[in-house]
Amino acid sequence: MKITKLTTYRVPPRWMLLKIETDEGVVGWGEPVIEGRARTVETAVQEMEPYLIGQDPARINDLWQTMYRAGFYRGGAILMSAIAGIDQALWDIKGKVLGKPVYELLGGLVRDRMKMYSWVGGDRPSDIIEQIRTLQKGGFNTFKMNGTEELGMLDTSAKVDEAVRRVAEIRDAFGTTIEFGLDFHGRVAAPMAKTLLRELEQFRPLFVEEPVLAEQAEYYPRLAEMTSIPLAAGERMYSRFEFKNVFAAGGLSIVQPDLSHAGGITECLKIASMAEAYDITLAPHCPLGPVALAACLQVDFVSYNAVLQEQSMGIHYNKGGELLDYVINKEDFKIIDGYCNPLPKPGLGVEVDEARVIEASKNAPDWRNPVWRHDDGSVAEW
Ligand SMILES: O=C(O)[C@H](O)[C@@H](O)[C@@H](O)[C@H](O)CO
Ligand SMILES: [Mg+2]
Repeated sequence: MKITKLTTYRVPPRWMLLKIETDEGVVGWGEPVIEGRARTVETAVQEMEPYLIGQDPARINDLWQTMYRAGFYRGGAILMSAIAGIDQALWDIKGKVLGKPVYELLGGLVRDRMKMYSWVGGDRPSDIIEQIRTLQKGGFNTFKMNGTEELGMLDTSAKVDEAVRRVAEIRDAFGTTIEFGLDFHGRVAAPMAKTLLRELEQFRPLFVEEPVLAEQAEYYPRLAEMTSIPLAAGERMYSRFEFKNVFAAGGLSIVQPDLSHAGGITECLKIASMAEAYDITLAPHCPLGPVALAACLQVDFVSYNAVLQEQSMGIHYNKGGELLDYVINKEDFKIIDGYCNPLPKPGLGVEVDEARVIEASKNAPDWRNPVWRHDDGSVAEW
């Protein structure tokens, strides 16, 4: 079998799907994308084509190593997202050729169902109580929200109180009948992280995500020393070579590689098993589309340390397109009592509605995240 064609489709709300065709008619789908940089990743995918056209799609490991090493420069959000989507599509082809879901090719199920969580609250966390109540009816009992609005590198007690009050209200309303993670989203700089973690400790959030920016990872062990709140990070780290330093330095209890940013299934499997050696749990990042989620679930169902899976249904980013819009086998993505079952179909387990994708790609928006500014006019971390 030989790879004959790669086609990318940028689609609402902010995703990109990749179709890889072969000379025997088997097609694989991937989701190579960096939110807000879809066109850049699209070009990176096109620049990878010479390594792929005419090659045997079964040789995923060699194709992965070639894409990673042959261009001399390596790593980073754009190149690793391009490789990620291509890798997903190659695993999709392999599973379809062998008639098995990818998890069967990786040693079979390590669990019967996977715990999912849902975002609440939006960019500037609001209406959280109501949104939790609504999602509880849909079976969710685990949530994530932004921990703060814009926050200066050094900010006021009033801002800290605002963040704490929001969490206190959640615990007042729901007690321990629900769990929730707080995403600091890179908005909290090191000078504020300790204060916020100390003040939030009493409410026992399930985790605090990106307690400081990934480029400040050396703070993770120091912050972990002063809090019992599990610290999580990983969506802005792109290969096992980045994660290895964080594992060795310590401080993280949860790693969150993104299956569409960190080299795909081939790379994230390696990250997951490295994490397990350090007793670190896995909670793949996935505010993206259905192919990305399907790839996450394939890794979740073979990784012992996988504990939570993000999914984007209802997320505040999904304006103009929703996760299941592009899926034919919607029923396989049903979340039952907050869990997802293994995807039964061969490959990644998602039947892409190609006609819908092609139609939607005709007017794909160039999504960008907002550029926030502090009161003094300086740019704020979003
Ligand atoms: O945890 C999450 O889902 C992420 O922090 C998410 O909010 C961002 O990755 C966003 O998608 C960037 O455009
Ligand atoms: Mg996050």
